[in-house]
Amino acid sequence: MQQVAINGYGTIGKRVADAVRQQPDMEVLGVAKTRPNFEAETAIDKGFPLYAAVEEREELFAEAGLEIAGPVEDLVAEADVVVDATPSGIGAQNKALYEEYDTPALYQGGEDADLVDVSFNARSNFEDAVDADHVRVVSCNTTGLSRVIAPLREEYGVEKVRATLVRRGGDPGQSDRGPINDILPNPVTIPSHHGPDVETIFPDLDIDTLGMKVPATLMHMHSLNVTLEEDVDAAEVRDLFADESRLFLIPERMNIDGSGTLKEYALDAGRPRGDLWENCLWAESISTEGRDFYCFQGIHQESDVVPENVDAIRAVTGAADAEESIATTDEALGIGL
Ligand SMILES: NC(=O)C1=CN([C@@H]2O[C@H](COP(=O)(O)OP(=O)(O)OC[C@H]3O[C@@H](n4cnc5c(N)ncnc54)[C@H](OP(=O)(O)O)[C@@H]3O)[C@@H](O)[C@H]2O)C=CC1
Ligand SMILES: O=C(OP(=O)(O)O)[C@H](O)COP(=O)(O)O
Repeated sequence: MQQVAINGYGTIGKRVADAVRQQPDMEVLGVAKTRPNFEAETAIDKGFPLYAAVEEREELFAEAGLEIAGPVEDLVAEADVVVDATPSGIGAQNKALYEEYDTPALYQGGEDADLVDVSFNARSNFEDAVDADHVRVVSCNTTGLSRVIAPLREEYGVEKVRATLVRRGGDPGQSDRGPINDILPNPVTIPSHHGPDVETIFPDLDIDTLGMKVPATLMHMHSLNVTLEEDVDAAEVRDLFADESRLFLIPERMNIDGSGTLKEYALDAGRPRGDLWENCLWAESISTEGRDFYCFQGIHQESDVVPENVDAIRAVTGAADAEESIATTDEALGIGL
């Protein structure tokens, strides 16, 4: 059993903790937070040992009636691997801690690529992360793009990717984010940071990305155009994607017209927190024109990186190869709508 520490128990960290607990070959050793709040209370309720991320604030937990198992240093020292899911930039500050205890660490997409040995997407470059000490699970958007590009590259070859990303303004709990009533070119410079980020997974890829932010919280939406190296029929691409467990092709018959109905479907299907771990591609949007492929896909920013973190744990610990790990993760979580 791999003993996994989760440092940073917010949107991503709490989901990774639940997903790790569901795996047959790993356990949550504990989770670390800086302060007591509703997430600290639910961590305790779920039976996750709670560690203090900042020593001087440890007494705040006691004042709130929450038992602390120890300082984060103890957690990192005992873990086989640590998943850092702290806010952007904090992971970089924590790197020295993980090095001090010689504990392999996973970081999230908010960290810079040059912090780590390898940027990771399970479907695309699992092997690069085997036995690495510092691995970054790329952002929700980069994960979503990589999952589509990998099979297209393997099957047809990719000449050029052009993607427009309509990004949600903030997560549902982020009341301080926006815009409230606007459509922002964001980042206004082109390409957006997503293209270079996808190139950390596929170094030789030609990709341009444009980003926007809109007053929505549920999901991102991608409009994709990929120029392939050969003429392709749309039905063939649909068949290719149907074999990819982390691509959900939304059937026309379901009458799912956007992020709202997708989330409603996830909740009806009994998904925890209404999470959609898969890219959600509208099957009718999958079109081709000669060598050009087009589609729309919804990306659930809070959850698509969760199975990727689980696979990255197996990669850095050398516990399984890509195919075995992805299959185990998918089965344990119930991935494949
Ligand atoms: N949300 C998203 O859509 C996605 C986020 N990411 C990336 O994942 C990472 C985490 O993002 P997200 O989960 O959204 O962030 P959140 O703010 O939701 O969660 C991070 C948590 O870390 C805790 N924290 C803050 N400082 C420390 C510290 N020094 N040590 C330990 N814990 C700390 C905070 O809780 P507290 O202070 O209460 O302990 C906070 O709840 C970022 O790199 C982000 O870019 C990637 C894909 C999608
Ligand atoms: O990594 C993400 O988005 P991004 O790839 O658009 O930067 C996550 O959805 C977090 O995005 P944020 O940087 O808008 O918080």
